[in-house]
Amino acid sequence: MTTDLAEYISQVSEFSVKERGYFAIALSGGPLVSFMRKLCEAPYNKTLDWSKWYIFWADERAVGKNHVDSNYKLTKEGFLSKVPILNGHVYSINDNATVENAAMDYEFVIRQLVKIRTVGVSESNDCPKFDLILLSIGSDGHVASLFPNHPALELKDDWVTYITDSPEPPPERITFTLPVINSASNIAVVATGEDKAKAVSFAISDVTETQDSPSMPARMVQPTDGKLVWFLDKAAVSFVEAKNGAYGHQEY
Ligand SMILES: O=C(O)[C@H](O)[C@@H](O)[C@H](O)[C@H](O)COP(=O)(O)O
Repeated sequence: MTTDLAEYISQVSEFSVKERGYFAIALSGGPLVSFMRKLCEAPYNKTLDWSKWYIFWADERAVGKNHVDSNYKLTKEGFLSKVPILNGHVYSINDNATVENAAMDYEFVIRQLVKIRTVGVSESNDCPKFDLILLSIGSDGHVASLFPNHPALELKDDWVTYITDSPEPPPERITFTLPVINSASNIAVVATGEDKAKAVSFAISDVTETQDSPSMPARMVQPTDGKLVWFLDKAAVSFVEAKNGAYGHQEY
């Protein structure tokens, strides 16, 4: 899967740089960064146009940048320190403000970058159109820091929001909203391991949600104009019925 993912990211990056002159990618936490490790190796480390990469986070935990829970720290150590991405192109979330202010600041920064088109813009709703948003899924079906049944799932106008009651620690987090996620040109959801199998199966199944089934964020990842790809390992796909076999890059 790491090779498939590296190949996919490299193709999206190449296409975006050719089309727009930039590659704006948003990352999230969890095991995701470790799956990107192939990008730090040959041939990708030499062939990718790193000077055109702009890094964002789809979510961040409200902890210092040196804290073990920090998505920035994870990305810095596992990826950014190993590739020649320009420091000025790394847009981390402020760890020195309240979550409310950090979310507001981040949205402001993204607005400026959309104005000058370093980040693209969606034609349908004026939302930022990231070239690629990489997500991983929690065993409860959360993506970024959007958790099942949380009011943050309802937000329509905000681009970046914050929560103070995450069911998983740490409680305070900053996150992209669904309109921003769904406006991306490309979204990849990565899931590995048996503990994700039920969530993956429900996320990609055709069942209609009922009042008994929680609103699952991973099911709400539905790009408006873009493309959605799932990267799953054998364990994560173990609950998926054969009829769902057409989804994304699945490895058996
Ligand atoms: O910062 C976060 O919490 C993430 O962005 C989140 O979406 C994470 O990627 C999933 O929770 C999967 O991570 P686990 O595999 O550790 O549950």
